[in-house]
Amino acid sequence: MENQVQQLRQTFRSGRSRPLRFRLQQLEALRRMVQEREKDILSAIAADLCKSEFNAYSQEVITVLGEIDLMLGNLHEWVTAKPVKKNLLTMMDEAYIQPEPLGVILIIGAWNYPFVLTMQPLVGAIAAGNAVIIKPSELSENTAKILAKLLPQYLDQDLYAVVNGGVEETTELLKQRFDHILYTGNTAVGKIVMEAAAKYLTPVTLELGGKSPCYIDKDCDLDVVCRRITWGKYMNCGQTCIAPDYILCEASLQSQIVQKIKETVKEFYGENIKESPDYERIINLRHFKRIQSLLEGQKIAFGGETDEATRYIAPTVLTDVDPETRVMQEEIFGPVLPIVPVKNADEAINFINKREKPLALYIFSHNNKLIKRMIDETSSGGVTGNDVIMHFTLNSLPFGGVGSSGMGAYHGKHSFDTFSHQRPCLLKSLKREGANKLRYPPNSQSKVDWAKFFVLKQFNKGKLGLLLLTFLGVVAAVIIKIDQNFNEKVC
Ligand SMILES: NC(=O)c1ccc[n+]([C@@H]2O[C@H](COP(=O)([O-])OP(=O)(O)OC[C@H]3O[C@@H](n4cnc5c(N)ncnc54)[C@H](O)[C@@H]3O)[C@@H](O)[C@H]2O)c1
Ligand SMILES: CCCCCCCC=O
Repeated sequence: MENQVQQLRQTFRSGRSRPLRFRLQQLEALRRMVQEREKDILSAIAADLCKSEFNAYSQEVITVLGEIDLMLGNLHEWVTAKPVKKNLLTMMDEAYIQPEPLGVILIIGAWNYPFVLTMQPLVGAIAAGNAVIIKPSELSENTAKILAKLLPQYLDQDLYAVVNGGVEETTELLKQRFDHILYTGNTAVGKIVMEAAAKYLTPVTLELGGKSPCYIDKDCDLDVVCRRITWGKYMNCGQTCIAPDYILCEASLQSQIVQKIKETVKEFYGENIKESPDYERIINLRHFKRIQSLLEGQKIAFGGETDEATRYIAPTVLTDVDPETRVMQEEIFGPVLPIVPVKNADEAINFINKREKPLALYIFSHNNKLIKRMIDETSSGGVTGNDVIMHFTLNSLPFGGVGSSGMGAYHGKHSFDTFSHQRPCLLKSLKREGANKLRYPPNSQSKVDWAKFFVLKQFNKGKLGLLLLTFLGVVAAVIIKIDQNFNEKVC
C-alpha cells in the first residue's frame, strides 16, 4: 500500500495531473465510463441494495453525470488566478489567489449510495488536479468491485487508484501520508480517521450522520408535507444520511400525519410493499437486527412487519415516542419514523438544540418567518424548508455536516475548493525601493504615522482614486527619504 501511495505521489509530483487540458480529458473519460458502462453500474448497485435501475439512475448516476458536466463547463474559470484588492503599500504590485492541487487525496466511501458517495468526491478531486485513491465500502461489495474494474480502464492508472477491502485494509491505508482525506460514514469511524490524519496534519472532510429532525407546523398543507416526508424517509429503505430521522409536531397533528403517511405509502409502493420495485432492503443482518430492536416497546401506528430472510422492514411510523428511548438516542438509518409530540415551535427548537448538531433540518410551514426563525435559532449541516433531501441535489450549495455530523463540505465548486489550496500570491518589483524605506529599521514616529496612513486609510476605488494613491505614494517616498537623510545627519 505504501508503494502504491508513493507511486501516485511521484506521478503527482511530475506535474501530469495539473494542466487544465489533462483534467478535462480525465473528466470526459469518467463521463464516458458512466455512459458506456451504465448497465454494469446499475446492476452492481441493484445487487448491493436491491434497488431498481430507475432508482439507482435517478438517485446516484444522474448526480455524478451532473457533477462532471458542471466541472467541464466551469473548470477553466475556477483554475484561473483571481486578482484581489490591494492597499496603498501594494498598489503597484500583482496580488492574486491561485488555486493549486493539494497532492494525493484519499476518499473513503459509504455503502448506502455506494456510487455517488465515492464518485462525486472523485470528480472534485480530479477537477482540482490531484492524484486520488478511492476506498469504496466493503459492505456494498458489488459496486466496490465494479469501480475497481472500470476506473483503471478509463482513467490514468498512475494517478487514480481503487483500493478494496474492509477495516484491515482501511486501517493500513490510514497509516499512509495523504494531503487530504474525505471520509463518508458513521461518526465513530470519523474519529478514527481524524486521529490517523493528525499524524501528518492531514486535513479531513468528514461526511458523517446524525438524527435529522423534521418539524411540522400546524399551519401547513399536511397532504403535501406527508407525501414529501414519505418520499425522503422510505427512499433507500431509510438508509439515507439526510433522511428525516424523526418528526416533531403538536400532539393534535399526530393522527392526521399517521393517516396521510399511511395513504402515501400505499400510493407509492402499492398494497404489497414487498413486491414493489421501488422499495429497497436493509444492507445486512446486523443493521436489520439493530433497526428491528429499535421497535421494542414502541407504539407502532402502522408498519412494523419484518422478514429476516430478505432483510425486509416495512415502512413504519411510531407515535408518542419517549425521547429517552433508544430509537431517539441513535441515528435510525432505516424505515422507522418516530413522532415526538411538542407543544410548539419553541419547544421544538429547544429539543433540537439540546442534542448533537444534525446533518439536516427540515421545517414545514406556510409561515416563512417561522422557517427563518428556526434556521436562525438552531444549527445543522444543511436545511430544506418545506421539503426533505433536496438541498443535497443543488450542487451550488455546499454539502456537509457541522459538529458531530461532520466537518468541511463538497459538491460542485465547493468540491473544487475542498481539494485545492487557495494560494495567496503577491508579486513585487525589485524597483521602487524608496517606498519600502517605511518598513526598514531604524523606525521612527514619522514612519509609524505614514504606516498608519498607508495601511489604515480607505479610499474609494476608481481611476481618480488610484491616481491619488499613486501620487500620495510618491510624495510619501520622497518625504521619508528627506526625513531619513535629515535624521542621518542629526544622529
Ligand atoms: N454525510 C454524508 O454524506 C453521509 C453519507 C452516507 C452515510 N453517512 C453516514 O454514514 C453512516 C452509515 O455508514 P457506515 O458507517 O455504516 O458505512 P460503512 O460501514 O460503509 O463505513 C464507511 C467506510 O468506513 C470504513 N470503515 C469502517 N470501519 C472502519 C474502521 N474501524 N477503521 C477505518 N475505516 C473503517 C469502511 O470500510 C467504509 O469504507 C450513517 O451514520 C450515515 O448517516 C453520511
Ligand atoms: C436524490 C437522493 C440522493 C440522496 C443521497 C444522500 C446521500 C447520503 O446518504
